[in-house]
Amino acid sequence: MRETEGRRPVIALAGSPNVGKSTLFNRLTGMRQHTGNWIGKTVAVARGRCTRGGRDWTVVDLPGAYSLQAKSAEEAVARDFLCFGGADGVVVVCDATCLERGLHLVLQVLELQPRTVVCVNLMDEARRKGIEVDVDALSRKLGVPVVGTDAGHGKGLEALLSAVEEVLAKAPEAMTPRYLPPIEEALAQVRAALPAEVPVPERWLSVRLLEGEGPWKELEERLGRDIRRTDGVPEAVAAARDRLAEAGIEGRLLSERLVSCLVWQGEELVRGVVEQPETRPRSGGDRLLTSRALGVPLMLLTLGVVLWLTLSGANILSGWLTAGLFWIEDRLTAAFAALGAPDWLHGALVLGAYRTLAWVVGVMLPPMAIFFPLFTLLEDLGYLPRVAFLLDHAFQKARACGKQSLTLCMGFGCNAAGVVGCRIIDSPRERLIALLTNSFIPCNGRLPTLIALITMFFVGAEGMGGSVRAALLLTAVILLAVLVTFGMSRLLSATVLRGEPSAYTLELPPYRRPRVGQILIRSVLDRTLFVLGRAAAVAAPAGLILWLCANVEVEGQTILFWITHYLDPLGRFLGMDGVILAAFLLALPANEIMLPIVLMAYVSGGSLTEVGSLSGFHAQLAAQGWTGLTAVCTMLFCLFHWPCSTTCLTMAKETGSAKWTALGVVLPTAVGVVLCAVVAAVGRALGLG
Ligand SMILES: Nc1nc2c(ncn2[C@@H]2O[C@H](COP(=O)(O)OP(=O)(O)OP(=O)(O)O)[C@@H](O)[C@H]2O)c(=O)[nH]1
Ligand SMILES: [Mg+2]
Repeated sequence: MRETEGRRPVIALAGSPNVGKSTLFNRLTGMRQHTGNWIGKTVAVARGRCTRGGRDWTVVDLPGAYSLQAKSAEEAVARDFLCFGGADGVVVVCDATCLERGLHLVLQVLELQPRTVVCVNLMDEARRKGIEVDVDALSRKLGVPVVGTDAGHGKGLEALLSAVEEVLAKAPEAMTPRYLPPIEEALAQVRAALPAEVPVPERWLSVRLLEGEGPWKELEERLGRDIRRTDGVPEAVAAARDRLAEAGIEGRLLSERLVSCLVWQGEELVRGVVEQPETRPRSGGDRLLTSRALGVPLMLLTLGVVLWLTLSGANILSGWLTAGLFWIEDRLTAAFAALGAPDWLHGALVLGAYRTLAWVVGVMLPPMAIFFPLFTLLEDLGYLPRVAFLLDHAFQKARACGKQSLTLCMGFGCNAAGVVGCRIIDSPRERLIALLTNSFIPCNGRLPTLIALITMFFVGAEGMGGSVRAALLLTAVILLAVLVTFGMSRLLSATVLRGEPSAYTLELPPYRRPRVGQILIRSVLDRTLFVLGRAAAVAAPAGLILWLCANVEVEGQTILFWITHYLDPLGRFLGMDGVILAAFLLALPANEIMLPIVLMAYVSGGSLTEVGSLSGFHAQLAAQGWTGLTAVCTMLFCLFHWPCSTTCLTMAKETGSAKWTALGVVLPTAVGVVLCAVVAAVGRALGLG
């Protein structure tokens, strides 16, 4: 095997959706691909390096695919990689609780790649359901290694890797398949016409040859695109097809027979391999959870409880953190004074950079660190597709795709992730609608701002009553965001993105026991590290720049004065002020630094009192003329304004169009401007401002 020398072997992970491919991938590579209990999380090819037990392989995580006859965009990505990606070996991951479903793909992959290992994952779940899988019997039937694993808990991985090692050592020539002579002849003919450097697997070619026109067009296009040489290929294909016809082998008929044969084989294969209890009790829980009468109130209740837990937990955590961080600030100030450091240095480093950082960590981080794991728990349990099911009707009414509710849910974590997730929607029109409206959902970076404002301005009483009230308010705010998403989706499909909603199937995966410990540790750590990293990279420099703006004078006034001076009329028109608007602009790289910037701007401009706690901050804001109306408008604008820079870049990458990206920026901004202007005008008329 000269050509793979000096190159790491490439192992592809294929399999039906939601069987644990990404979980396995993360285990093998130590990476953090998105996992969760719903169908269609992985939408693109991800690569990682596996160095377990002295091996050095490139592992590729593929989107889920039921078969190689791709029906959706992600399935096509997986199929293309399996056919042309040049993998040295393939691991086909199956779900032990419904093995026969996965075997269809196994049989197809075996047609392409003899160096295949079958990984029967979710063995723990199968055992819990009383299902026994005899992996050795299956291995004997298939003629390739079959290994049982529990990727969720990292069990069986060593055996899996050894099996992969074993098949990699096999020479592929030893496994060349035999066909009917006419097919072999036709195959040779096409092979001869193809450029030698094109890696077209023999078996795939034979199967395709037996199929209709479509797949061939695809191959030709591919050849034209990748190496720009198609001369002779169409002729060879035509001649080969003629030869087959002469021999009485009709393409379409044979390929249908092939498929039904594969299905039959799948059923046949599990006989004697899988043993399951006679009757599997179906839970009636799903009928309740997805019924409109009970499902919707339950969904709202779940949302409310998650938000309540976030709020009350964050309160406590934030209290401890801010106390500690501002204690450190006092010590820093004392140290600067003791060293005789000039005022400007203390101002820039301590009051500028350090304080902004402390704010992000002390006030913004706790809600994220609580909301995110809770959300991930629900996701791992399998609740997200149930939400999608409940919201489906509303999205259909908005003439959008019901799968948009899944990307909407992703938006709660991060809008950029939600935008990428839109790839699960097949119709380009509906995908664009989902993509353009994703930033209406407050992400993890904006949720803490909303929480802080609600806590400061609308929840007087401390304790249980207060946090329940805050949770209700926050739930209402989020419902507003969802309603606006519906409204805007409808508007888009009535104007620039006109069309009928497409039909699709939404699969409800089984409930799975979430891996609580792991989720908590990983998502808290990942989140904390991510936010800390971002705070250091963005918040501290922003704080520093802000401090400079507030202290460097131009024409007798500080730069900050000029900026806010120019923005002030617009800010006031929108129910806010110049400082708040400037903060929204400066927080473009990361939404979580919006409030800290407001604080910095006010503090550096005037006298400073106690700001280490939310009540201190409230007093500070009130002293700057903030009223309840200001808070409402700021919250509205926080919900609806331009997406953060990461989301904008992601939109540009996903749409490949400056026009659509611009619309994705303008749309939420326009909504925010209109809502704020109206609320501010009404509020002022009512004498609330
Ligand atoms: N109990 C149990 N759960 C598992 C196991 N492997 C994965 N899971 C869970 O199954 C769900 C799906 O796992 P993923 O790794 O996201 O599945 P995937 O195959 O990559 O899914 P797609 O990318 O959507 O095709 C997640 O909630 C995992 O936590 C396992 O061996 N046992
Ligand atoms: Mg995946």
